[in-house]
Amino acid sequence: MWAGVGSTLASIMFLCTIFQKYLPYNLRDFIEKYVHRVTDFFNPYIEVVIHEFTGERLKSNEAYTAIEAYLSTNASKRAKRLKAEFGKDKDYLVLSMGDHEEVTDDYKGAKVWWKASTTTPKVQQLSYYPTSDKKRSYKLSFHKWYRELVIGSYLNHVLEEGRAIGVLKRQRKLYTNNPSQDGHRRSMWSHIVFDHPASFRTLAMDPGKKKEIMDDLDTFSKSKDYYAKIGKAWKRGYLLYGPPGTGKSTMIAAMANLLNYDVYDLELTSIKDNNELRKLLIETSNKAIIVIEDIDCSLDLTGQRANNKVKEEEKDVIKKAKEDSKGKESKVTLSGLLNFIDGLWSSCGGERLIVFTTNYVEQLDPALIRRGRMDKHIEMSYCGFEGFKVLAKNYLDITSHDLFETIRQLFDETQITPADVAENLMPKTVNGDAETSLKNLIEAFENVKEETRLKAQKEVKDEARLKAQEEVKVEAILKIEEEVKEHTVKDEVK
Ligand SMILES: Nc1ncnc2c1ncn2[C@@H]1O[C@H](COP(=O)(O)OP(=O)(O)OP(=O)(O)O)[C@@H](O)[C@H]1O
Ligand SMILES: [Mg+2]
Repeated sequence: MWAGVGSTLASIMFLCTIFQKYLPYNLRDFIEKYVHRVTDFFNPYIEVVIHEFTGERLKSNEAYTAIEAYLSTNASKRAKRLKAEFGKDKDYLVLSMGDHEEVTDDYKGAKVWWKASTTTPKVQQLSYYPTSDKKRSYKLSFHKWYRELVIGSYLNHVLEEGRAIGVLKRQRKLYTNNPSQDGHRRSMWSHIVFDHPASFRTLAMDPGKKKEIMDDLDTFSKSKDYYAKIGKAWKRGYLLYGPPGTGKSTMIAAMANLLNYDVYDLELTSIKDNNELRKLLIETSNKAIIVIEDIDCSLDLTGQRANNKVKEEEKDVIKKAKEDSKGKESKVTLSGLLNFIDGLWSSCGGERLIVFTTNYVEQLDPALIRRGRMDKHIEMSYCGFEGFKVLAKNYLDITSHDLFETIRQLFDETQITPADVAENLMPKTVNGDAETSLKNLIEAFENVKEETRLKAQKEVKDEARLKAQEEVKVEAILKIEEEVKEHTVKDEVK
C-alpha cells in the first residue's frame, strides 16, 4: 500500500514541477485559486497562524509569547523535540516545542493541534529585529465543528493561561535606551537580565511609610478594572526625592521585585527629540517601570518659569555649556516629556509605573510633578533608628545589642544617610563581628558630628567676615559722602 501512496505522491510532485515551470503566470494563478477552493471544500479543518513578530517594524507578538508559555507544559509531556531556555533566576530550564513539532490539546470535548514552524527567508532583509532572520510561528488546526468554541473561548483561555505562566516563569529584564544614531540601528532598547536583590523587607525607612507605599503598589497592580471604569490609562507616577544615598534607586529595584515588573531605565540626554521619545515609549511592554533618574540633571527641564529666576551670569554659563555641546544636545523638551507621561501615547498599553528621582525637588517645574502626573511624592530621607534596625538585621543579623541605646541617641542628634549606615555596618573582615561594626558606626557618627560642627563654625565665620566686609564698605561709602559734602560746602563758600 505504501508503495502505491509513494508513487501517487511522486506523480503529483512531477505534475507540480511541470505546472510551475511551463504554464503562464496568469493561468497558473487561476488554476491555483480553484484547486484551493476545491480542496477547502473537502477539507473540514480550520487553521490559525500566529507569528512571532508582527507589523512593519517587527514588533514582538505578545500572543506568540503567551502561546509558547501555554504550550510549554503540554510540550514537555508530549513533544519529541523540545527547546530549552533558562527560566527565572537561571535556576531551571523552561521547555518549549522544537521546530516542526506538533502537540494536541483537549478543550471542552474539542481536540485541537498546535504545530511549531520556522521558515528562513530566501532573501536577506535589513531588520530591526536583533536576533536571527528566522520567522517562527505557531499554527493551530481544529475541525470546523468547533469554530465557535475555539474562536469564542479557547483562544482567550490559551492567552490568559499563557500570560499567567509567562509571568511566573519569565526572566525580568532591565532595559536601557540605545544612544541615538543616524541611520539604522538594531533596536531602541538593549536589555540584560534584571536580578537586583533589593526588597521592601531590606529597605531601611519608616515602617509606616513603607507599608503605605507597598499598599499603594499592590492596589495599583490589582486595579485594571477600576482604571478602565474611570476612563484613565492604567499607569501611576512616583516622584522619589531626597539627598544622595537615601535609597531612591534601591526603592525602584524593590518596587520592580514586589510587582514582578521589567525596568526601563530611560536616559533622556541620549534621546534625539520628542519623536524618538514617543517611539521609545511605544516599544515598552506592559508590567513595566519606566525610570528617569536625576530628572533635574537630565535636561533643561526646569521650564520657563524657573528660568526667569536664573541670574544673568548663570544664564551666560548655561549658554556657553549649550554652545560647547552643540550638535550633541537632546531636543527633548518639557512639553515633549509631559506628553510622554500623560498624552495619548501612554494609552498604548497598561500596567506601567513612571518613576522620577531627584536630589533637588524644588528645582523642578511644578507642571512636571503635579498630582495626576506624579501621583505619589515620596521623600527619601536620612536614616532613623527604625531604619537602622532594618539595616542591622540585614547586615549583621542582629535585632538588639547593648550599643543600640547609644546609637538611638546619636540618631536623635545627627543626620546620617542609610548609605553611610550600611557602609559602616558592613563587616570589614571575613570574621568581623557585630560589635566592631556597631563601634565603626558610632565612630562614623562622631565624624559626621565633628564635620557638622566644623561646617557650622565655618558658616558663622564666613557670615562674620561678610558682615565685617559690609561694615567696612558702608564706612568707606559714608566717608566718601562726607568728603563730597565738605567739598560742596567749600565750593559754595568760595
Ligand atoms: N533606605 C535604604 N535601605 C537600604 N539600603 C540603602 C538605603 N539607602 C541606601 N542604601 C544603600 O546605599 C546604597 C546607595 O543607595 P541608592 O543608590 O539607592 O541611593 P540614591 O538615593 O539612589 O542615591 P543618589 O541620589 O546618589 O542616586 C545602596 O546600594 C544601598 O546598599
Ligand atoms: Mg540613585
